[in-house]
Amino acid sequence: MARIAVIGAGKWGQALHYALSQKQECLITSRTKRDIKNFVNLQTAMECEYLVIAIPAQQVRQWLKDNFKFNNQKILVASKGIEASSGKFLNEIYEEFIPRDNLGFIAGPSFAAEVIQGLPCALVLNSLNEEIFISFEKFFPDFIKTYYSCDVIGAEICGAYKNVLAIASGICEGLKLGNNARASLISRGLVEMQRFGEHFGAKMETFLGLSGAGDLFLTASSELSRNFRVGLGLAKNKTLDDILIELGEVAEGVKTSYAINSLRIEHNIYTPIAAEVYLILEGKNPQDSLKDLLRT
Ligand SMILES: NC(=O)c1ccc[n+]([C@@H]2O[C@H](COP(=O)([O-])OP(=O)(O)OC[C@H]3O[C@@H](n4cnc5c(N)ncnc54)[C@H](O)[C@@H]3O)[C@@H](O)[C@H]2O)c1
Ligand SMILES: O=P(O)(O)OC[C@H](O)CO
Repeated sequence: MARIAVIGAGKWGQALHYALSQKQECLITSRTKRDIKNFVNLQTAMECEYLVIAIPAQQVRQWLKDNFKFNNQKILVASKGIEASSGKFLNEIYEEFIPRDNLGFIAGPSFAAEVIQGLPCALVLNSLNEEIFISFEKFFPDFIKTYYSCDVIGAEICGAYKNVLAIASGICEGLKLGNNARASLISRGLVEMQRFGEHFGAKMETFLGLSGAGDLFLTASSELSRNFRVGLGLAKNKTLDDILIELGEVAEGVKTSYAINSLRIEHNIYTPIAAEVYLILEGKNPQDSLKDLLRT
């Protein structure tokens, strides 16, 4: 009987399933049946002792309410985002259903398209309980190096915030503002997400490591990123609806922009780049945002 299962068979779920199948049998399940080796129904997957959950952040709460039965499983959360309707971080939502000692969160630069080819990659497994890291690290294949961190909130904020900054970077690229502008945007973005994280108790060193700078540099500088591609589309004045239909996959930065906008207002945090991304998603002309960012 397999001990580990991936829940969610989108791009990331499938890539993690590929990686976690290298050393042992790994099951996978999703809402719709897929033609993947070891695909099982949800009930069978849920019987595994170790679960990796890779469903979009905005669907997590409802999915847990409708499907999850706690049976002392150890869980790694693979999603990156903040719930827009409540401004809650994913660890807060999961902790409403599962004891925090059973939970871990994956962070770090990791395009599914490269993981599924077995290309080398480094990830951080974050948990308040180091035993979670120790339990899961042995499942990962040789091409993935895993690190441990107890900074769950820092990892959560890095993974979510960098998606919003990747949208900004895609806009910068789409407007053909040049390499200098993009480097400035990414480095100011890193400072901004660190300031945001500090407010919520994140450790500063997290922002300079794989989860922060690592994932931000990756996502904000490549068309492999869905969030970056959303930015490219916005710069071309495409409507958000058209961009998301064309994308056909989740771009977490869109909803997370709304969550960060509510949190920055509620907590009075200075987040100029995320604020402009939110305004552009609400219809502001990107050129006007650029002028405002250069002035403030
Ligand atoms: N793709 C990547 O490179 C990558 C890397 C790291 C983290 N992530 C994160 O992983 C999460 C999933 O991303 P993805 O790339 O797999 O997205 P995707 O768009 O490829 O797939 C999303 C999956 O979630 C499932 N899903 C959607 N709504 C659901 C619901 N209500 N209940 C259950 N399942 C539902 C879909 O069926 C699909 O299988 C996101 O938070 C993303 O930020 C993605
Ligand atoms: O394609 P994106 O923009 O969702 O980014 C994927 C991963 O989060 C990169 O680490």
